[in-house]
Amino acid sequence: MSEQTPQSETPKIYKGLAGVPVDVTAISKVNPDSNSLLYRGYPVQELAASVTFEEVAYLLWYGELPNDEELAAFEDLERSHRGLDHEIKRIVDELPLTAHPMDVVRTAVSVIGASDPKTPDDSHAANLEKSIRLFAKLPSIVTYDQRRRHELEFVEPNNDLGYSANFLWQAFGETPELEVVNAFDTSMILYAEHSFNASTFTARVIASTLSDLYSAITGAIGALKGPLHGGANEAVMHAFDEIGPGEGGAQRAAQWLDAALADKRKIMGFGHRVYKHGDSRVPTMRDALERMVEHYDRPDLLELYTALEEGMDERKGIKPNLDYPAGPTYHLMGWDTETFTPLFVASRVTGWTAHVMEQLASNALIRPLSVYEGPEERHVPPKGNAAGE
Ligand SMILES: CC(=O)SCCNC(=O)CCNC(=O)[C@H](O)C(C)(C)COP(=O)(O)OP(=O)(O)OC[C@H]1O[C@@H](n2cnc3c(N)ncnc32)[C@H](O)[C@@H]1OP(=O)(O)O
Ligand SMILES: O=C([O-])CC(=O)C(=O)O
Repeated sequence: MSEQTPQSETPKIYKGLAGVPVDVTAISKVNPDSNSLLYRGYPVQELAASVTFEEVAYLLWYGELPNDEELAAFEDLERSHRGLDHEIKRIVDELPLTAHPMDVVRTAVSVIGASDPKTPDDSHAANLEKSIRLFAKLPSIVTYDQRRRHELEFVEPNNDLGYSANFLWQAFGETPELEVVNAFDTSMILYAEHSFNASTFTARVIASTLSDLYSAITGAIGALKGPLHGGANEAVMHAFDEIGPGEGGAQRAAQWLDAALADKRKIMGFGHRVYKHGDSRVPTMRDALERMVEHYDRPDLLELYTALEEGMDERKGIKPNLDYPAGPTYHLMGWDTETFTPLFVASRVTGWTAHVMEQLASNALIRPLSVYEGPEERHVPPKGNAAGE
């Protein structure tokens, strides 16, 4: 029956590991009852209101917020690693434009891992160095790919700008407006970490075999790509495109939703494995979306957004998750829809790497059991004669 339990017992299967605690963590706490999310003890809303994404990255890795001196040194380090080697650009250029940007990002991270002489060094210090390198390089990778799809030259990083302002600068080649930088930075902070979600768990499984950090992150990117996880921010925008922009969005959204639910479609950007009464991050991200709607003068988008949110609540009682407000916010800023999930990667690499290091600090190989339900033991029938003539 099972691999290691006696025949008489029928172990309960927790499909999808739903509701099963598998380890402890000190990195973040998701509390669906109080609808709160803490990074190293700090409410994420407070962090979004008062610190930068660089400070959040530091917090996730070192356990404390940096003082001024620590922050200045950390920012210098991040800026010193922003450039992209010729080799990475060359390999990305070899990839067809039909490749999804998530496949490009996954490949680029793998190339960085294959070229780093420190890849086999699993000491905490070496893993921290690798984490900072990936954090600093991902904006270059993501923007290099988005721009090559538009036949535009790479924009070199601007080391006078902070992480989020530089990210937007490298994407669009213009100094971004402060309001846009702030909304983008908020999204990076909110996406950074969320306990044992599917991609983080993937990273921890890989780390638990004593593989290397780059392999863990490459695997995590693969897990994030799926539309039930990070790929939902892209999928939200596809739904908005199906409904269509412009006036009368509320009515079109209601009709679209009825048809989609009648077809038993999952509505992307709604529902969550842990939060059942709403995602703690949505109000903060919705505020950022509203600021962008005003900034870009797109009230029609907010009308559609609100109609779909209310429609899902009325029809199914299901609330939006972070991907729902993040998708249209990135759209307003000018990001290509297929780049939305790579933006999630650029942020979540901080949480993933923090988890890889936490896993290694107290490692146990992750290897659950399964219950066998295939054919009973049987035997290969004898062939005509032993020599096989
Ligand atoms: C950053 C993130 O990764 S957040 C998650 C992003 N993913 C999405 O937005 C994809 C859409 N959402 C979903 O598919 C789900 O809500 C998940 C995968 C996120 C969570 O799923 P689970 O905890 O496994 O719940 P499950 O999928 O079993 O849903 C429970 C019920 O609610 C329904 N439901 C849940 N989410 C949705 C949805 N978005 N649209 C329609 N119905 C839904 C299911 O159909 C199911 O109904 P049933 O009991 O009648 O079969
Ligand atoms: O926690 C989850 O299952 C998914 C999620 O919201 C995240 O990874 O941010």
